[in-house]
Amino acid sequence: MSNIVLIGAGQTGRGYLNRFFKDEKVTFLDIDSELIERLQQEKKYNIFFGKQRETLTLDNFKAYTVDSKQGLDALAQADLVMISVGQKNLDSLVPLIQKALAIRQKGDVDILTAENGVHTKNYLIPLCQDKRVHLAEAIVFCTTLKQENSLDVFSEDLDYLPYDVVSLGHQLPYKHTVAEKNLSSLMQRKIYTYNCLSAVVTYLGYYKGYEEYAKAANDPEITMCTDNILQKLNACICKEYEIDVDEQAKFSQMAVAKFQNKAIVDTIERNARDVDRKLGENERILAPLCILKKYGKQSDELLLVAACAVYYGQKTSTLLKSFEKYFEILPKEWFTQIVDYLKKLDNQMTIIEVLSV
Ligand SMILES: NC(=O)c1ccc[n+]([C@@H]2O[C@H](COP(=O)([O-])OP(=O)(O)OC[C@H]3O[C@@H](n4cnc5c(N)ncnc54)[C@H](O)[C@@H]3O)[C@@H](O)[C@H]2O)c1
Ligand SMILES: O=P(O)(O)OC[C@@H](O)[C@@H](O)[C@H](O)[C@H](O)CO
Repeated sequence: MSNIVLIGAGQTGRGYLNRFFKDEKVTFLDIDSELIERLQQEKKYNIFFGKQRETLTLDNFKAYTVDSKQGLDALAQADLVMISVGQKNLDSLVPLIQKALAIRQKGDVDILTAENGVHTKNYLIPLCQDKRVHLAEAIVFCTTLKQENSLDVFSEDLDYLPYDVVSLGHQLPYKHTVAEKNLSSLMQRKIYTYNCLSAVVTYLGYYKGYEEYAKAANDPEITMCTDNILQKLNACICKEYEIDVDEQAKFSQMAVAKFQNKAIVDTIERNARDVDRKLGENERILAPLCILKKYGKQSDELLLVAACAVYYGQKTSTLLKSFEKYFEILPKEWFTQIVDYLKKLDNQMTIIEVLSV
């Protein structure tokens, strides 16, 4: 049995990662003391409980707050640490893990991030000063959703955990973990396809007043936008990542089907969180725009998504800088178009009207 430490006992940590380690000794560490107390008291929780898959009860864990003595000891004893706390929280974990390494009396330890983001392991690079550390990234395709006032987590029926075997330096022994030789390319393709589509549904959906994600994903104006974006973007992604056309079409279709699936009761709010991060240069809106530009294409619909993301950020006061700063890497005329769209959004024009004028 391995000692597994999962940092982040949220939707992904609890509802996704733990399924791969159900026969191992798992310790959850989280900053949320109420969540930890509840995990300690209830000692188990369920995942799935949809029609698609039988409920899985997980009771294989201990749980401690991330700054506790027990947490530090668990980290010092870990064979594998998986981290899913949100990209923006990664660097805050460096001192804690370094402290655990300082008291560690064992050999090598694998540390994997399981976050949405390109090059997320870079936030943890200082850990590699300790030669026992093998640092790599894993990709989370599975949607997991917390349930009101419960430890249970709804999950898609998907057991697939690709990880960067090259950075890690060896294969993981756990079932359904998949050694990926070109993880960076797969991660980019995932963020620029799955999460790009998610941004289309989310920010256009927010503008149209939706709260339920699947309803927005089935809205005719929004599906028209996703279709038009994919038509151009898929071709450019195939060139950029040297991917077969059919493979990319299948990949994007899986994302569309998942997002339109009404059995997955996701929210616009969950998908819209951290708009400042999502407007980043390596993220789901700007990076696809830059890939389109590189291959001589342009997408009015994706520029509108950028405008809607700003609209969301302004309405929720969650932009962390003035909006023009986000778009400095785009051609001037594209930025002008975004500004023009924003004015039209402020005038409450429909998506069709905004795009047709
Ligand atoms: N939920 C999904 O469907 C899904 C799918 C794919 C990828 N992801 C990615 O997984 C990551 C986690 O997302 P999530 O949905 O599980 O979020 P979440 O908010 O449900 O869980 C994150 C957990 O991390 C904890 N945390 C935050 N900072 C911490 C710290 N410094 N130390 C310890 N714990 C800390 C929070 O208290 C929370 O319990 C994100 O990068 C997200 O993009 C999520
Ligand atoms: O988790 P975020 O905030 O990076 O993005 C929200 C959604 O796009 C994301 O969670 C997807 O649902 C997930 O990546 C599955 O494809």
